[in-house]
Amino acid sequence: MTTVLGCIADDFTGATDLAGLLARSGVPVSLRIGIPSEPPSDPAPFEVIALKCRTAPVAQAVADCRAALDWLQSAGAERIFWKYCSTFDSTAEGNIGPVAEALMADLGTSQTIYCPAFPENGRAIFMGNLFVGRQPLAESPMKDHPLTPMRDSNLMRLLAPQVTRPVGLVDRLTVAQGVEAVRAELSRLSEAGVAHVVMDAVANEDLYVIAEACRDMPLMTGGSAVAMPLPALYIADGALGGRSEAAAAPDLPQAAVVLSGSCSAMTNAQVSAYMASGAPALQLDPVELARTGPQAALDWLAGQDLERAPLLYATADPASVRAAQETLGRDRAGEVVEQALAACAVAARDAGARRIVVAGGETSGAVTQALGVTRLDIGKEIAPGVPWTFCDSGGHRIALTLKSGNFGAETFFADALAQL
Ligand SMILES: Nc1ncnc2c1ncn2[C@@H]1O[C@H](COP(=O)(O)OP(=O)(O)OP(=O)(O)O)[C@@H](O)[C@H]1O
Ligand SMILES: O=C(O)[C@@H](O)C(=O)CO
Repeated sequence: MTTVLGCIADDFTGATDLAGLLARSGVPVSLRIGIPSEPPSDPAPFEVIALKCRTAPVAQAVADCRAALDWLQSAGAERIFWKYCSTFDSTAEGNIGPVAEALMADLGTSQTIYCPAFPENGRAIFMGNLFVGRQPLAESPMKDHPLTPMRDSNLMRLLAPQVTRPVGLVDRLTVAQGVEAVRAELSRLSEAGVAHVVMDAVANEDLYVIAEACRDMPLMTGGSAVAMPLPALYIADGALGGRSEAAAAPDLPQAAVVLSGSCSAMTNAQVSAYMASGAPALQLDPVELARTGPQAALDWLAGQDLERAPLLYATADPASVRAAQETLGRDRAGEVVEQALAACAVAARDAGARRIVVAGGETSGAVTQALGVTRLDIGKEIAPGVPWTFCDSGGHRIALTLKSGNFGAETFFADALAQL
């Protein structure tokens, strides 16, 4: 089998989000954690490589994505999808634009699209402005993100300083006219030298139009939702054959742990709801962790009944996050939390936990790496963009769900555990 679409995701929750949405159409999707050390032997039609490069220095993010591209091309992929966050999370320098430009150069293409819209999760783009629910991005809780605070809502303005070539827009009025109008506008922009085109989309119907118009581009970029229609389009084109079922959930013991390093407004609500349901919980304080390390958390965990799915969380409100960052610096605060939650994941697994719920993309990266996971099978979605996944870790089969900070209902943690 050869790979029809090769995908590169800038974080781990984003990768499972994308894999889950592609798998909705019943096509086999393979998710690799990091760039596999071996050349592809039996590549799936949809290969997703999860990287941890959203907040990496630009040069490193570019190098990692180029290496992922090489692997995907050796799996046969002629079309590439660059997946970033539906809230366009990036630092002032990048990495969304620089990676896109590097991939365009390697693929020999002069134009790509940017469409982070995810209507099922309330992300819509109108006249180039990104909305989270009813709020412009810069007025949404994303303005307080610990690593990538988003203080502008306009995607063209956010993208322009990240790239060297002109940025343009295909607006909703054009998208509403359908596939041919979008193609015509893209080619008009191309003739005008516009390399980077933001695409308005407010509903799934818009994404179907955009995906159909752009499905043969060597590079598409966006959130997961604009990729969702691609499998059906490739099947219709004859580029792809059969369908399959989502990976069946293995029969796993009840023992579980919930690890939360996301500080999004939704994760804060999910942590509160889970504690209110009576679950045992321990809050981790980054300043304390930096002073004494994770031993106190590991000791607490060792005393817990894993059948009750205890929660360890550093999730905190924006004022507490700011206070920790002022004391430790942004990166150090993030790092001590990620390391502690990763150590807890390994300890929980070694103590018998076979269902692990993780909240937060960076956190998921740290946890997954510590668990030594290299490949995930995609199971059923718990909430839009959040599937259960199944993998091997430390000689055991385990279930892992990697929840994007902003996704899932307030009852997500209990919902996830109830589903297996
Ligand atoms: N109390 C805290 N103070 C400072 N930083 C924290 C605190 N709790 C967690 N962090 C750090 O904040 C970052 C949260 O990022 P993460 O990607 O895990 O969540 P998210 O951005 O909400 O999720 P996603 O990327 O899926 O949207 C992590 O680096 C985490 O270690
Ligand atoms: O697109 C999203 O919002 C998520 O998949 C994500 O990238 C979270 O880190």
